[in-house]
Amino acid sequence: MAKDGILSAEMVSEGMVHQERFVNRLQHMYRSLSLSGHNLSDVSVLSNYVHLQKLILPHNQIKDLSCVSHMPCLVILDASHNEISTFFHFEPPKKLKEVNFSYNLLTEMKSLFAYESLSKLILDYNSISEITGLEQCYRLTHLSLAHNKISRISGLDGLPLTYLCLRGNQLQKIDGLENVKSLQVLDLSLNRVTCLTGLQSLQLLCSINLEKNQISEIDECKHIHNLLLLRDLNLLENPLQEQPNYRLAVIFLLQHLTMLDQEVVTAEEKVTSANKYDPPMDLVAARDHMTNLVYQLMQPQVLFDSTLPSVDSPYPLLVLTGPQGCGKRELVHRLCQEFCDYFCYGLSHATREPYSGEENGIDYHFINEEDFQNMIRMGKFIQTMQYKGHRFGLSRDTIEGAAREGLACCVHMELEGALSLKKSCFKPRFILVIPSQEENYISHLKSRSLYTPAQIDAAVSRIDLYIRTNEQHPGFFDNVVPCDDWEEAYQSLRQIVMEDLLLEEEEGQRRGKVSTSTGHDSAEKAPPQQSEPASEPLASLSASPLDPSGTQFNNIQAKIGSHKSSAEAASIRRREQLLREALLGKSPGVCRQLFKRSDETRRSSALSVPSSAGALMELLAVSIPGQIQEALKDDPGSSQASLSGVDHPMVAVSPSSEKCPKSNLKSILPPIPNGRKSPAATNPGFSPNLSTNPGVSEGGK
Ligand SMILES: Nc1ncnc2c1ncn2[C@@H]1O[C@H](COP(=O)(O)OP(=O)(O)OP(=O)(O)O)[C@@H](O)[C@H]1O
Repeated sequence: MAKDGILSAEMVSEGMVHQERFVNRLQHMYRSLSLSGHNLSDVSVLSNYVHLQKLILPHNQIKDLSCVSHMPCLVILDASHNEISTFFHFEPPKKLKEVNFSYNLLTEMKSLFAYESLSKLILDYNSISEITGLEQCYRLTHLSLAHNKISRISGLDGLPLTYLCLRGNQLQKIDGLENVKSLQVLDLSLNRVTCLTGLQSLQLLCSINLEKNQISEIDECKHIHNLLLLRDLNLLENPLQEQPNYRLAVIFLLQHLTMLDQEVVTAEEKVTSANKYDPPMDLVAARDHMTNLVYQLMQPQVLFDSTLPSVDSPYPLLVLTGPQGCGKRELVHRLCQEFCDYFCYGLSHATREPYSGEENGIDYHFINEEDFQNMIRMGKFIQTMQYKGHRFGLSRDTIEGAAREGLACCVHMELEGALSLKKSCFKPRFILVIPSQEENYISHLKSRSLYTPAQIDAAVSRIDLYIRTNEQHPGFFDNVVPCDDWEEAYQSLRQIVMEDLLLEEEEGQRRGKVSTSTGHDSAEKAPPQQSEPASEPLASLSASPLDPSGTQFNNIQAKIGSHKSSAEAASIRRREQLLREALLGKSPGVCRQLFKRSDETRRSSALSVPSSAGALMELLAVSIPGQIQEALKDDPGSSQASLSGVDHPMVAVSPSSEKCPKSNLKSILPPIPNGRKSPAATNPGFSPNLSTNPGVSEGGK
């Protein structure tokens, strides 16, 4: 210990360390003096040690370091934990690289322009209130000013700093760092920072410590979202930690993090956060399907018309899908109007406000969020989707309504909705309606004056999603219809539907009959070309309004005769039995009977119970001629034959799979029930001028 705090030559020689190094055969003398905790206050004797390169003097009481002026070779100076109050009060050693003046009495920084080699400066635990004097320190990469009185970051522009510590100061915002582009590690812990603006341009940042600040919004992380090298973030003891799902939300926003709040970010957390905040479409659809299915199952079982007795022939649904505002809604409306004997518009429920001109019950069932949620919980929906903050859903009742009318349901929806529907027991036909000219589509969306620029961007960006889906999942869409010209789009759609319904073929057959009678041999004509060779002609399986006589049904029955599956046979037997009972006045027992299906049927089609009942109820609702009743009474076993032999609308009404023989051929659409039961009412709310184009090319609703 020094007497009176004065450093003596003897002590110097005791603390001196000589190191010899050989570099490139040249001998280097490296001189280091370490006198830590010696109670020194006067170190002026060091003026004689001009060759010192490293001077370590912490934990003393030194006030004056002017002796350093005589050490031109000094590289490292540690004078921490002393009583120095004057900043760099010595002649600058040319090679001085590292200086530690932490735990001193410094109150202000002065210009260090002459310290051109300075690369590391530690000034922690002083009373400095402003960062100044570093402008010329072109080699300064490490700066620490922890626990000072700095309330604003300044004076760092253009410095090559890679490490900056301003822990324990009085910072409220992060500015003045925009031009410290090489920064990699930033410690701003123990300040009063509330927002993260000011960091977004620091592309090399890989670690930020913001522990114990005042950041309260998770969204603040968006300001550092684009820092691709950021791996380590500490937000411990900030108010935002109280927010629900804080950790997952931050991990989602900053997907490159490997450490958050001093804990490793696991792969599971990354996947969970992505699934939570940006779930893949398929997951959205699966969740949606699962939710609706579970809620449906929780309800008392209801008898449905739309689900057919055999899984082979699901209820026919036609789904037009494509990006918002591409004209698909108008296409569906027009299609349902023109083919009103086949299709019924499937009205979705929506929680958004109606646009001007839209009507409840015509464009959507407009309901509020609470009612929508209640409907979900009551198992009303077969499919729901959230789109831009609003909810849309297709209810079972909508489909049932169409099925009861004997019509196929035609709906429009976004891709996620289509995915969800694909998972249901329905096997809809999907037609992609897609703009191929982006500019056209954008100007159409603009012309509707309904969407913000951001919404337009979002809608346009989804074109790619549809195109990708079509490319990556061949067969996902049964048809693709470009909609740049709405009229053309409609004609294409119409053609597809006509082909599906084989209306053209029937027209052709009629023409054929005419030509036969005029001497031409129609039998020599080539059979109609199907787009899908494996397709079973739809119209051959369903009676058409063009063939109201029911003769077609007889043909169908003939086809069925040779190809009945066990489920179909059971279904027919059950129907016969129930019909007989109904005719004998035992109809109240019908519903109960339906649940007493043979094991055989239950095994082969779990979905068939409700639908067969619904179809039967339809059958029973239709008046039955006395001769059939008689036939049934007389010979129950022959009832099927009797039914099939009678030319009556009752038969044609049955939307059952019996019309579809078990076949390995794929129908384009499942059989459409036999046409509208009640006279087609013109939709009062939608009477488009068929020659006008409400779609993309004309841009107006
Ligand atoms: N049940 C549903 N499931 C999924 N998507 C749906 C459903 N019903 C409607 N949509 C789709 O949600 C999107 C938003 O519907 P909205 O009615 O707000 O659109 P829009 O601006 O009127 O455009 P569009 O003319 O395409 O309907 C549309 O693409 C629409 O087809």
